[in-house]
Amino acid sequence: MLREAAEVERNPTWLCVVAGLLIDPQGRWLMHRRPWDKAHGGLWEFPGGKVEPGETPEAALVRELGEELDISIDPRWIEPLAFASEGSKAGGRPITLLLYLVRQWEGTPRAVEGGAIGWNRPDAAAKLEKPPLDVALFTKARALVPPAENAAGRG
Ligand SMILES: Nc1nc2c([nH]c(=O)n2[C@@H]2O[C@H](COP(=O)(O)OP(=O)(O)OP(=O)(O)O)[C@@H](O)[C@H]2O)c(=O)[nH]1
Repeated sequence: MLREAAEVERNPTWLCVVAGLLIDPQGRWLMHRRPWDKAHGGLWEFPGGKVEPGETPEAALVRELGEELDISIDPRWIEPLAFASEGSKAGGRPITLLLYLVRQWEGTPRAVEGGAIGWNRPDAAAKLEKPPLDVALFTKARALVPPAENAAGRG
């Protein structure tokens, strides 16, 4: 049993990715366009990235949003919202994507790793081309965001 656990730790069977949903005071959602030279290049995703070994998902999200958007986040400002999972693909580990609602941040988000960012009302953000995993997740997020923070709640 112990040997099996150690083997899984050395050779994980799935990849944990964390991402954040940032909503501005106008009820617009931030989406990040992946750099063209990366997997899913040019597609619009929730900003985030892979959880590193030894890191908690929350710490990974704070780190990734700092690296990708140049913003600071206190872990108390994030809250789990939804997740999505894809089955195994040939040649790669399946991904489970954990999406957090980011209630607050310090700094002005900007794309610092060669991608781009866009602030859109959810109706417009829904039309952006996304990685397959994000399509259902986006719909789920729209249903789960508390009305006071959603565009509809802000008029
Ligand atoms: N950040 C993010 N990644 C997503 C989303 N949806 C989705 O399928 N992915 C996939 O999850 C993986 C995340 O990798 P990443 O490249 O963003 O992570 P990272 O910053 O740690 O990357 P690196 O170490 O390769 O530079 C990619 O294969 C990406 O295409 C999403 O909404 N946000």
